[in-house]
Amino acid sequence: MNKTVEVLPDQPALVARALDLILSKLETAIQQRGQFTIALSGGSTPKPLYEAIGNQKLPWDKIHVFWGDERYVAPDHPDSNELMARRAWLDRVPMPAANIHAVPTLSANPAVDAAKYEQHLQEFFHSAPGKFPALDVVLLGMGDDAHTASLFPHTEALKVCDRLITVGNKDTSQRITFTYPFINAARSVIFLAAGANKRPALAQVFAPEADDFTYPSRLIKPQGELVWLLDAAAGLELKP
Ligand SMILES: O=C(O)[C@H](O)[C@@H](O)[C@H](O)[C@H](O)COP(=O)(O)O
Repeated sequence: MNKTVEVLPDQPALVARALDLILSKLETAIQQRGQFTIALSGGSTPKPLYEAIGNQKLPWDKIHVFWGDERYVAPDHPDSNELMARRAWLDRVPMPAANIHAVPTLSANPAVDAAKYEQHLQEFFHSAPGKFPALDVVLLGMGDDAHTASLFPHTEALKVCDRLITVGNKDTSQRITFTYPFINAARSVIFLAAGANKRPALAQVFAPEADDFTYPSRLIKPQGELVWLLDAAAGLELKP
């Protein structure tokens, strides 16, 4: 694992750096493999990044978007990560509908929809069951409880290591989430974390010793590249 930590002066600088990184990886992926695959995160931090990507002129037909996690709500629900990304970016550019690989959330059974998403991913990547295909970029946020995607502290989702997709739980609300081994198969994982409220969790995630199930972002150790992009408020005390 190749880990880098960058502390940017503020959130706009963090977004600008994330955009640069993603555009560079997008160009390389398309040159080398003819397409770019990215999994998006939800939350508030990435929204301006999605807006910035939507302002670019890119080969949209060569870009495939997935979600690293999704709330178990309809795609038109205000909590939907898909809705946020569509409004900020995807509905503003001529990306083929087939390139937007939304998480199914309408079968009234999260386990059924998690299995559907897993099958869709395996078919898209032509990967055999049990194999973890590599996305070019998995974009992650981190909650102030050190969760990432919908991998929350001390939940069953943290124990799922033999599947790509599983059901996550935030208190009583259900989610669909990449498993941490699937995240770790990515070529690049980029964390965006901003705000002083993230400092205590970051201190634990970066500590030499701490419990992974208490601080799930510690489980993210990709075979490829791990980049942490922090604003100064979040990264003040971190010694990369
Ligand atoms: O569905 C979600 O809510 C996200 O995927 C979640 O993991 C998010 O990334 C963190 O909670 C950080 O959220 P903020 O960016 O709002 O701090």
